[in-house]
Amino acid sequence: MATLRPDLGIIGSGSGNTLITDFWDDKQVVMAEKGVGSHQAFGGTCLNVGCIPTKMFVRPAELARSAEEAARLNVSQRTEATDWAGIRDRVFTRIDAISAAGQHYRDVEQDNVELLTAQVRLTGPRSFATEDGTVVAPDQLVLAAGSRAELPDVPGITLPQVHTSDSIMRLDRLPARVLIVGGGYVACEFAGIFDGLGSEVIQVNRSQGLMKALDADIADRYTHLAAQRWQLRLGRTLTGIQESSPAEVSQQSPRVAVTLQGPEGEETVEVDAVLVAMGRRPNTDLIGAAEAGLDLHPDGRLVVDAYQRVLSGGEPVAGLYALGDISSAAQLKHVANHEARVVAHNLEHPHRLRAARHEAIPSAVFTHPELAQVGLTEAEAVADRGAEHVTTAIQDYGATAYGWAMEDETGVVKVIADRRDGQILGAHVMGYQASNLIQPIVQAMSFGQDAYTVARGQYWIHPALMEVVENALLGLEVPVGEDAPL
Ligand SMILES: Cc1cc2nc3c(=O)[nH]c(=O)nc-3n(C[C@H](O)[C@H](O)[C@H](O)COP(=O)(O)OP(=O)(O)OC[C@H]3O[C@@H](n4cnc5c(N)ncnc54)[C@H](O)[C@@H]3O)c2cc1C
Ligand SMILES: NC(=O)c1ccc[n+]([C@@H]2O[C@H](COP(=O)([O-])OP(=O)(O)OC[C@H]3O[C@@H](n4cnc5c(N)ncnc54)[C@H](O)[C@@H]3O)[C@@H](O)[C@H]2O)c1
Repeated sequence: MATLRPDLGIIGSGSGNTLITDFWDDKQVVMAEKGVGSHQAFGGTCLNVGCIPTKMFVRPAELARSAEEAARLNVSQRTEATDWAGIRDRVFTRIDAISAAGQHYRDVEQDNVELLTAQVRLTGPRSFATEDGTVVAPDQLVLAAGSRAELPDVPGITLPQVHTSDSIMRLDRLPARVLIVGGGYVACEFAGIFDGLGSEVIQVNRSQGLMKALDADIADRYTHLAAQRWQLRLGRTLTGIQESSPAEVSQQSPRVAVTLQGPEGEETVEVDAVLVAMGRRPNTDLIGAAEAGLDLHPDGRLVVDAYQRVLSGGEPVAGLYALGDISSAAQLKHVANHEARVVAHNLEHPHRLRAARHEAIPSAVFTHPELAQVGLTEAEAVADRGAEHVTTAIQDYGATAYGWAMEDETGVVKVIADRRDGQILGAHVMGYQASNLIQPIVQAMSFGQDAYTVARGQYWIHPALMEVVENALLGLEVPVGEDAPL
C-alpha cells in the first residue's frame, strides 16, 4: 500500500483546480477527481454539466423565441427549426476539449502534480485513500468535492428516460414532451431551454409557485408568465415512473408514464423524457466526512470558519480547508471561485489568513424571462429591520425609454432599502438582461453606497435600459441631504 506525502492534497477538480498556483511549482500536489457526468469528465460541475453548457443552450433557445419580440416591433421573422443535435455537438465539442486539455495539463504536463482519477474517502481529518489502497497524507488538504443532484426514492427513478442535469443535455434528440420536476434554478432554466427549442414542457412542483426563494413579487410574476408559456402542475409530487407498454411506443409517442400525487388525487402524464431537479446535496457522504470526525450542518455541508478552515468538534483542523458546494450555503460558481481565492491565499500564507466575504452575493436564473437577485427579499428585510424602516420601489422596464423601444410589458426592477439611511438591502430583477442590470446594485451594496448617491452620484447613459435601475433607486423613500448630488 503506497502512502503519498505531498505538500498539498485536493479532492475535486472543479474550483479546487484553481488552487494550484505557481507557488506550488517546486512542491508536490496530489489531486483526486472521480469525474462528473456521463463522461466522467475532469474539471467539475460548472464546466462540464453546469453553468457553462446550460447557458450555451439558453442562448439558442432565446434566439428561437426572438420572432415573438420581432412581431411586437412590426418585424416578421420565423424560427424555421432548431437543430438539437447540432447545438449539443457544438456545445460539447468545445467543452469536452477544454476538460480533456485541463486533465492532460495536470496529469501529464505538470511534473509537480499527481492526478488520481478515482473516488476517494477520508481516512482521517487530513488524509484520504483510493479504493485500491493508495493513501495520501498531505501537509495541507482542501476538500472541494462539490455536490450532486438529489434523487427521490420513487419507483422507476433509474429508468434511462429519467435524467438529472448531468445527462439531459446529451440526449440523442430533442424530446417532443419533457416533464421537469422542481421549481428552482435547474428546473426553471431547463424549462426555458426546452420551451424555446420547441419541446412541450410540463413542469411539476410541490409548492404552489416557482422560484419560491426569490422575493414574492418576482416569484409570483415569474410563475404567472411561466404558466402562459408551458404547462405548470403545481402542488404535486412525483410518486413513480413507469416505462410505457411496447404497444403504446411508436416513433413519436411518449416513452414513460409519470405518476403525480396532487390536490385531485393521482394523475399520470406520458412524456419522452423526465428531468429531476429537486436540489443538490453536498458530497460529504462520498468523502466520508462524518466518519472522519468533521462537523456537518443539518443539510450535510461541512462547517467552516471565516477562513474556510474545516471544523471538527467546533475547532478548526490545522491545514484543512473546504470551498464551494461542499461547504457553502450558496451553491454558486462565483462563490466557489471567491472561496478558492481565499483558500489559495491561506494555504500559501498560513500565518496571514484572510476571511471569505459572503455579503451581497448575487445570483441569476437564466430562464425566460431572466431573473436576478441580490441581498434580502422584502419579507426578509421587514423581518430584519421592521416594516416601518423598509422602503421599496418597483420600476417597470416598460416605463423607461428603452423599454418603449422594446415594447416590454413584463420586465421589472424591485429595490429595497432602509428608509433611515438609504442603505440598499436588496434588489430583484425580472426581464431581458436581468443578470447584467443588477450589477450596479451589487457594486453599491459591496461598497456600502446608499441608494440616492448611487442614483444621482453618477451619469446613467440615456436612453440605455440601465435607466430602469436608476429610476427604481429614485423611487425609494430615502434621505436626501442638502449637499447630495443633483
Ligand atoms: C445545471 C447547473 C447549472 C448551474 N448554473 C450555474 C450558473 O449559471 N451560475 C452559477 O453561479 N452556478 C451555477 N451552478 C452551480 C455551480 O455549478 C456550482 O456551484 C459550482 O460548480 C460548484 O463548484 P465546486 O468546485 O464546489 O464543485 P464541483 O465543480 O462540482 O467540483 C467538485 C468535484 O469533486 C469531485 N468529487 C466529488 N467527490 C469526490 C470523491 N469522493 N473523490 C474524488 N473526487 C470527488 C467531483 O467529481 C467534482 O468534479 C449550476 C449548477 C448546475 C448543476
Ligand atoms: N443560474 C444559476 O446560478 C444556477 C443554475 C442552476 C443551479 N444553480 C445552483 O444549483 C442549486 C441546485 O439547483 P436546483 O434547481 O436543483 O435546486 P433548488 O434548491 O433551486 O430547487 C429545488 C426544487 O426542488 C423542490 N424540491 C425539493 N425537495 C423536494 C421534494 N422532496 N419533493 C418535491 N419537490 C422538492 C423545491 O421545492 C425546489 O423547487 C441551486 O440552488 C443553485 O444554487 C445555480
